[in-house]
Order: sequence, then structure tokens, then C-alpha cells
Amino acid sequence: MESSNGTGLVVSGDSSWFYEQPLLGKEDKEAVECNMCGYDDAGFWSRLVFQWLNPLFRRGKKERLELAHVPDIPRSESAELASSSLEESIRKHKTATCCHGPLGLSYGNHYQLTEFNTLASYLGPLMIRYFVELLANNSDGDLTYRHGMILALIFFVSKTVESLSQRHWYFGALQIGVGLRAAFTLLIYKKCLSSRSAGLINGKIVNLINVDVERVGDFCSYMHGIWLLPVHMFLALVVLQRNLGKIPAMAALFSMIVVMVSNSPLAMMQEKFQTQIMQAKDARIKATSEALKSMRILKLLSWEQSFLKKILQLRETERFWLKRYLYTCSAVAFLFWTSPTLVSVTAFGACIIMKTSLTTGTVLSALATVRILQGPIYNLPELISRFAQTKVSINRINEFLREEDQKRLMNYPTQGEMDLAIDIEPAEYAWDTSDLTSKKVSVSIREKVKIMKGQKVAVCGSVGSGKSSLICSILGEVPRISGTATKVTGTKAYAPQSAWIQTGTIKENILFGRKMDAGLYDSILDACALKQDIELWSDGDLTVVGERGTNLSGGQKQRIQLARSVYSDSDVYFLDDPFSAVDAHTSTYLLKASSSNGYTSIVKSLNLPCSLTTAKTILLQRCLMGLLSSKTVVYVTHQLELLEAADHVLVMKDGSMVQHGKYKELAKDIEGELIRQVNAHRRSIDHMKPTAEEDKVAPTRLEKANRIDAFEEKHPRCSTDDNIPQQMQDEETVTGRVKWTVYSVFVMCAYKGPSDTSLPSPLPGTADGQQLLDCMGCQQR
Ligand SMILES: Nc1ncnc2c1ncn2[C@@H]1O[C@H](COP(=O)(O)OP(=O)(O)OP(=O)(O)O)[C@@H](O)[C@H]1O
Repeated sequence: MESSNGTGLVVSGDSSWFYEQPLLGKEDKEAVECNMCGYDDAGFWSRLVFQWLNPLFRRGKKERLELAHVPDIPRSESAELASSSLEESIRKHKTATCCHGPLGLSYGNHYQLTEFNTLASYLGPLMIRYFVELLANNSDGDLTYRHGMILALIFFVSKTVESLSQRHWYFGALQIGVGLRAAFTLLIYKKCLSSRSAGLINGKIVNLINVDVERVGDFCSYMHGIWLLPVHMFLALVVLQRNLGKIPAMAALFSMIVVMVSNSPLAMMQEKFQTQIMQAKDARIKATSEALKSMRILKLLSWEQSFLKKILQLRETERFWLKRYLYTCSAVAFLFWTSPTLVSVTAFGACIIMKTSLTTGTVLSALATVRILQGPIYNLPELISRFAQTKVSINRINEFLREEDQKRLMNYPTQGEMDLAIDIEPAEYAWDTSDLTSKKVSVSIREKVKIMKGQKVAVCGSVGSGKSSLICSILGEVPRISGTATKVTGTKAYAPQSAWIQTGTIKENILFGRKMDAGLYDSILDACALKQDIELWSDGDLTVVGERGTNLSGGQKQRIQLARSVYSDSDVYFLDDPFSAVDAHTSTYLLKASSSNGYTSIVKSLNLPCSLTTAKTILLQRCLMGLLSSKTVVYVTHQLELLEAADHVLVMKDGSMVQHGKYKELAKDIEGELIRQVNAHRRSIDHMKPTAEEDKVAPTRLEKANRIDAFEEKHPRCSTDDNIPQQMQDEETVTGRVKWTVYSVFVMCAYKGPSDTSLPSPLPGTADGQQLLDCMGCQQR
């Protein structure tokens, strides 16, 4: 059994899940050819020295590299494979913290690589002493020559092993990181499709993918740092003890610990400033996107200046924290670059006190050892903080992946219920379940309601009475806090009140990955009153809509979304006031069309005062009686004239379903909520109706519609839809080197002139100078 929604994402009811990404571009032939020559075909040597990348570099030398030129990911590294093994592992261990499980083999190789790298890196400092002593001895002879050659060979082999193992270690870490990122992203994506309350956690999902998954992936590059630090310290102590003796080695160890400890508060400050920066950034991005989204309204109301002021204020706050963060970074960098000097001074100081004799060989060996230790010492606080952050992220992902699935709520008809489409059970639902002690019930259903296949169910109620929430509850989007879940049999299509449009052509948005059926497509365009819009655009249904349909009117978006839902050919339809945003132009067209194709009787019988209301009613009527006549449809409507035609009416008041049944039965209860609403609706219609005198002078609605239409035909520019940009403008990209003027403008803007440019990095510069002086001093000695 299969379930789909208005977004076109199709979910199968069995254990296999599949996804449609209809708007993704197709790969070009050249790209496919180029992708053949990748990592997969590479032999041992090619992989060892990364020779398989050479064709790409050669191409990059000749022309600008495009994404299509980058070799494809090998099958063994594909997201599908990674996610299925991760899923399997999570199923076995019942937690996402076991994410290393499926990647165990790669981790095993990794440990060996890091061990090789660490051991090889200390061979150099250990051998320097012998090499210098050999050169200082100056005694010639075959033995010295042979010793020299052996030492040189050891240096060469150790450096080669160190370099290759380090490259493969980093490459492997990135591979694991990217694999984990892809696997987790796919799992979260799958979970979004099956999750019971995806609507509520949209922001959370974005954070899970953007922040948490990213963090887990990044941690792979750092994960060995924690266990490697003691190994580094042990090896360094061994080398120092051999060269300088026990006490200077202990003094060096002490100063290493001091550097690490003094690094910690700085790392904590960095973390705190980073949090503040992120909060300030969130606030600025929120305000900026709000302003950009409503730019037209801002301009119409001349609010540009006040919004600009608000955004500048937020930028100032962000800059404030960024400045502090960068100063802390400078202090950390200072500590990083001076730590070898501090450790060497302590070690050599201890040597002087202990009167240990120092030779050029021992000094150079000790300096090289301390230099290697610099990285692990510096990285420790960051490693600890990353470890903690990654643990939090994995827990968050774990929690999300363990949430209840929609799949479990899907029900299959039993033998006696073959004709049952929706079985609404008494239950309570709440949008916000964060505070369970004072939970506010959003939807309350007190009685069972059985809806049979093919029935049309109208949901009515005043504004904010919970009609949309009821639909979402039936769909399982609102968390259930008590009672039994509603069962929906068959595939579902949902058209929400606020339309969702994806960037692409109108046609792609309607088909949404399904095969083209010209007859059905045409009849859907007609039923959803989209034909006249498509005729207006020069590219017809191939017109590209902007991001989230920015160049479409609200009514057009709603009708495209409805067309998509109808095209999905589902069993049960949930339409949430699908024509709430019908525009005047469409209503004019519909009224005109209805007078010529048999809908005049409907128009007259409804006796509605306003062309918009009439148009909405006709549209809904056309959809329900036409294309969806054999389907089960639950629709929210404010057109109470249509309630009589519905097989079942659900009446909502203050979040509760207060009445349900056939219209005629409900209408008998003159004290009931339905009659109260119908009367209020009639009163508002009467209020809008012209008086008898006005009627004499006023033209009929159809005449009026025809006049408007004639005017629009004469003056096409006045049409609401005519000024839609026909094509999305392609983003302008410039290629080549960044010009020096760009750097100079940046320097001038950022630091108010070149004189200030050295400000952010004077300390590391000093440290470098110190290092240089140190080495020179050593040479002198
Ligand atoms: N996604 C949501 N998250 C949290 N609360 C929501 C959400 N959607 C609706 N609500 C709340 O549920 C209540 C009922 O809103 P709902 O949209 O269901 O009413 P409605 O009858 O459909 O209104 P309208 O006629 O304007 O469409 C409101 O108080 C609203 O704030």
C-alpha cells in the first residue's frame, strides 16, 4: 500500500521506502563519461599516491572545473549503502550511538594508519641526534659513510611513511565523515516522511541536518586526537629523556600540562562567544529574510529605513561578539605558537640547573620533539568540546530516529471494513506537547465517525475553530495525547491552506514526477481553472516559477497545488479550503465560463451576492462533482451553500467536533452550532446584497463580469497575472582570479585602511619571530 501527499513524496506502506525527486536535473553525457575514471578503477599504486586524481588536475589546468567533471562517488561509498548499513546497525543496537559499527572496518584501518603516522613522526627527532653527532665526528671511513647512508634512508622512509599515512588518514577520516553525514541525512529524510508529526518539527529537522549531522561528520577528522595525545606525550617523554635526562623531561611534561590547562579557559571563552555569534546570526538572518520576503510591502509602506535600522543593529550585535571571538582566537594562536618555546625553555632551563651537558644533536632532537607535540597540545581543549558536542548531536539524532512512525499508524482494511475510508476515533490532539502538565488540547473528538469510500465530507466552523487542525489530526500530523488514532485506508493526498510550490516549471509542479497523461492533465487544468493563467504566460505550463512560487499569486499557487493533488490519483483527499485565495481575475473568467457550460443554474440557484464567493463555490463544486466524484474527499469550506451536497458534515467549534452527520439531520437542531453558523453566513450574505433600488441601476453580476473581462482584454497590462516574469533570471557568475581591487576594497572596508591590517594577527607574528630567533640562536650555539 502506498501513501502520498501533496508534496509528491511517495511513501510505501511495506518496509521498503522510495523517494521521488522529480525536479532534479539530469546528468549530462560528458559528466557520465568523466565520472567513469574515478576511485573505483584505481589500482593499489594509484590509490597509494592519489594518482587517480591526476586526470582531474590536468583538466583543471586546462579549463574551469564544473561539478560534472568531478568523479562520481564509488558505489561502495554511496549514501544508500552507508544508510542501509547504519540503519541495520541501529536496528540491532537500538541506538544511533553505534554509528561506528557499520564503519568498523574503516576505523580498524584508521587506527593502524594513525599509529604508523605517530611512530614515524618521532623517528625523525630520535635520529637527528645521531645524524648531527655523525656529522660532527668528521672521522672519515667506510663505516661512517655506511652509517650516514643508513640514517638518511631511515629519515627518508620515516618521512615517506609519515606523509603517506597522514594523507590516507585524513582522506579516510573525510570518507568516513562524508559517509556518516550521507547516511544520517538519508535516515533523517526517511524519518521525516514517516514521522508522525513532521509539521511540528520542521525547524528541528533543519537543525538536525545542518548542525547535528554536520558535527558528527566533522568529528571523524578529530576522533583519533583524544587517544593519540597520551601516545604522543609518552613518545615525546621517551625522546626527551634519552636526550636530556629524566628531570628535564619531567619539567617539559609539566610545562606541557600548564599550556594545556591555560588553553582550556580560552577554549571555553571561544565556545561561549561562538554561541553568542550563532544566536546573533540567527536573529539577523531571520530579520533579513523576513524583510526580503516582504520587500514589496516594506516598500509600499516606506518601512525600508526602520527595517534597515533593525538589521544594522543586529549586525552590530553580531560584530560585537565576532570581535571578541577573534581576539580570543589571536590569544589561542599566540599560545599555540609560543608553546614549543615555553616547553623548550623549561626543559633546557632544567638541563642548565641540573648541569646536564647539551650538544647540538640533543638540542635539535628536543626542539623537533616539542614541535611535534605542539599540535596535539593545542587541539586538546577543542577535542574535548567537540567530543561533548558530538555526543549531544548523536543523542538528538537518536531521539528523533526513535520517534513514533506514521507507518505504524497506517491501517489496512479488514474483511468487514472494505468500504470504510476513514475511521475517526474519539481522541484528543495537541500541537504543543512540550509542557505536558499544562497541555492545551487543540482538537477534541468525542464521538466515532465512520466515513465510507467515495463520500464527500465537509468540515465547517468559524475562523480559528480548528478545521485545519482536525485535518492535520486525521493525517497524524498533530501529536495525539489521548484516545485512539484515526485510521485512513488507502493513499492520501493533502492540499494545505497555504500552498507549497517547488522551484521548477508549472508542469513539473503538477506532475511531480508522475508520468504524463495528456487527457487527465488537460481535464485537471480545466477543473482547477488554470487554463486561463497558462494561456497568459508566454511559455505556457513550461513557465518557471520562482523559489517557493514567488512569482505566482496566492490563488494560482493554491490551484497548482490542488492540480498536483488531483493528479496524484490518491484514494482519500484532504482539501483545506483550497480556493480561499481565488483572485478577481479567475472569478471573472469562471463566471463567464460557467454561463456558457451549464453552471449558470448553479450560479443562479446559489443566489450569491459576490462574484468571488460564487467563483469559489463553482470551483469546489466542479472539483467534487467532476474529477473527484468517485474519491473520498474531506474538504474544509467556508462556502456553507455546499454543505447540503455533502454526504457528511463535521462541525467544529473551539477545537472540538461539536456536531457531525448529514446536513438535513443536523439542520433539524435549530439550537445547534451548524444552524447558528448558517444563519450568521446568511446574514453576512444579505448584508452584501444590493437593495432593490441599487439592483435597478446596478448591472447583473454576469454583466459586470463580462464588462471586467472585456476591459481586461482591451488592456492586457492591467491583468493581475500578466506581469509575471516569464522566466527565472539566471544567477550571474563570474569566473577567474579574484582581482587585487577586491582585496583592497575588503581591507579598506574591514580595517579602515591598510595601516590597521596587521591588527588581528600581531601576536602570531611575534610568535613566529620568536621561533625564528630561537632557531637562529640554536644554530649559533
Ligand atoms: N501548525 C500549528 N502549530 C501550532 N498551532 C497551530 C498550528 N496550526 C493551527 N494552530 C492553532 O490551532 C488553532 C486552530 O487553528 P486552525 O488553523 O486549525 O483553525 P481553522 O478553523 O482552520 O481557521 P481558518 O478558518 O482561519 O483556516 C489556532 O489557535 C492556531 O493557533
